[in-house]
Amino acid sequence: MIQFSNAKINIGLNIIARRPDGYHDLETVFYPIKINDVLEVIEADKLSFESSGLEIPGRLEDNLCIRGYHLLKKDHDVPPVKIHLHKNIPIGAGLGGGSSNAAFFIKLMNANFELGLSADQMEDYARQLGADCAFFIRNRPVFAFEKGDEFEDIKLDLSAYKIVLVMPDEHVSTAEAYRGVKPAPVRESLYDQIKTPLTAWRGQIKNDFEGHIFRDHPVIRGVKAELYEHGAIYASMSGSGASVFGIFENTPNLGGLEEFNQVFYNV
Ligand SMILES: C[C@](O)(CO)[C@H](O)COP(=O)(O)OP(=O)(O)OC[C@H]1O[C@@H](n2ccc(N)nc2=O)[C@H](O)[C@@H]1O
Ligand SMILES: Nc1ncnc2c1ncn2[C@@H]1O[C@H](COP(=O)(O)OP(=O)(O)OP(=O)(O)O)[C@@H](O)[C@H]1O
Repeated sequence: MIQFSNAKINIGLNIIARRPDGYHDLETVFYPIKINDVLEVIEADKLSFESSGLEIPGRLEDNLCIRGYHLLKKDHDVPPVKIHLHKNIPIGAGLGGGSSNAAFFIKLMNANFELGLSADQMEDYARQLGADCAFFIRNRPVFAFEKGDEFEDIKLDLSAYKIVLVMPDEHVSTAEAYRGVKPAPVRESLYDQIKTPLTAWRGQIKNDFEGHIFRDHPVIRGVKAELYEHGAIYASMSGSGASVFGIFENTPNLGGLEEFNQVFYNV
């Protein structure tokens, strides 16, 4: 069985408090976008994983699909599978590519082998693999809170706009991003801010990682500034970076930027 495994952007990201378990309480809005990996899972004699497209760093046993397999295997009688992943989603981009793969892997296994898992049960499995993973079980616009793995569905439809995503040639690790931020309570919740007209977002919806990441990576700051110069109604770094998205009325021509970056139009 084959499945597209799409990316997300974070619209707003408030880091509220450090938790006793070392993680952070936060609030963010997750919005699915149309940059896709392709995931194939086939029953086989032994467990194997191969990938094509972008190179995936790290050890095989740490790959989130393999970790997802072992997690399900603990509770369910699943056969060995051959996993093929075609990787298009930029890595270390704040687009949740690996997290998406994990969630879609769980969904594929559930369908393939009739595990009978409910959406809530799949979310519980996904949550164990990473904070971002659970979102991709729902894969529809949500307000997320606590570790970013508890959700409330929201009505948010950006399909009338053009979302453009730029991936600069920079790398930011998620753990590094969290270490550099000072948590603080919010004055107004993102849950209310996201309901305001898009034209009001620029003045109020923030990504708390931008402060220190823009200081350490001025190229990323420059990309955001360029998106506004090209007419974005709203622009922001996604998650812990390094990608930056802009929401436009009409598809912009980002001529100069394409020389230095990967640009994805109308995602
Ligand atoms: C930045 C975001 O992408 C925003 O959606 C996520 O918060 C990160 O989610 P993720 O990559 O799935 O994160 P995990 O793999 O669970 O954790 C990676 C590291 O990020 C930090 N982390 C993550 C989530 C969270 N709520 N608090 C944290 O402090 C922890 O240091 C953790 O060791
Ligand atoms: N299936 C996978 N695809 C991509 N990366 C994976 C996968 N499994 C494990 N990883 C590891 O996860 C790390 C980051 O992956 P990912 O692309 O999800 O990060 P990200 O874009 O920063 O996303 P996030 O928004 O979750 O922080 C990689 O360095 C890689 O070692």
